[in-house]
Amino acid sequence: MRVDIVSIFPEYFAPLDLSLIGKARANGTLRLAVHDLRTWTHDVHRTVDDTPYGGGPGMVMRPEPWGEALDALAPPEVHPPRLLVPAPTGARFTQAMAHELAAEPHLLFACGRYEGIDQRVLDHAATRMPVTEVSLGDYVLFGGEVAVLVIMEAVTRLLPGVLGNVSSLDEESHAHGLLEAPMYTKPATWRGLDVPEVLRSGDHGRIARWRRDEALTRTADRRPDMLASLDPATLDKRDLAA
Ligand SMILES: CN1CCC[C@H](Cn2ccc3ccc(-c4n[nH]c(N)c4C#N)cc32)C1
Repeated sequence: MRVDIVSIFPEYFAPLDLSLIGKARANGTLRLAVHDLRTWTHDVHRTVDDTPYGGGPGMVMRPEPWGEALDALAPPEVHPPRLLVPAPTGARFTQAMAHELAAEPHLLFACGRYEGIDQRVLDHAATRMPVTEVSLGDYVLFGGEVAVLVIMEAVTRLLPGVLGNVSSLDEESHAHGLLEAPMYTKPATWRGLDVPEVLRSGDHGRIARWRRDEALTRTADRRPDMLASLDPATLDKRDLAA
């Protein structure tokens, strides 16, 4: 997978050199390039923003530098990337979207700052590539960089070979529409608290049942919205009895 990120704060993405994402870059699974939007400015002050038409607080990111950046990173003669634009107005980023993005050959992230990017940048880009505005959730950040870090982690871990233990993808929260069961490791007793006996029983059928029951209970307690949208076909009669 190829990923290009455009930002006025390229140093924000230093963490993408670390850990499993860093390894994915080193072995070629992920080809990531971070670009400074100011590369595509031509004035002495390298200006990327201006006052909003119609008035209002703050500044808006000028279209010209973005237009030149997207032209350079998504030239018309090459198969277009999927353009992702983090914004509070975007579609909620979910694990399902992470899987969708992990299947894309080329992602191009546009990180806005100030009050956002001139709308014409997205409208013009949409004439020649798929454009998705995406939001992490219902709160307001300073800009898109943090969202790109989150999306990059969620997507990269789904790429083949990145996670050593692929089976962990099957059981993790949101994989089957449920939160995962609590996890324990040694020692069996810690500060007077015991690991649930079933997990030390060696009875894999009981363990699987216990974990499923815990996942259902947790999801019902903490995320009833997830339970409401669960595909009934994924529930068996023992789940309904839980
Ligand atoms: C007061 N104004 C309101 C509009 C947005 C301004 C800050 N900003 C500029 C670019 C930009 C990109 C993403 C986000 C953002 N916020 N919350 C999320 N879940 C996001 C995501 N993805 C925020 C952003 C602040």
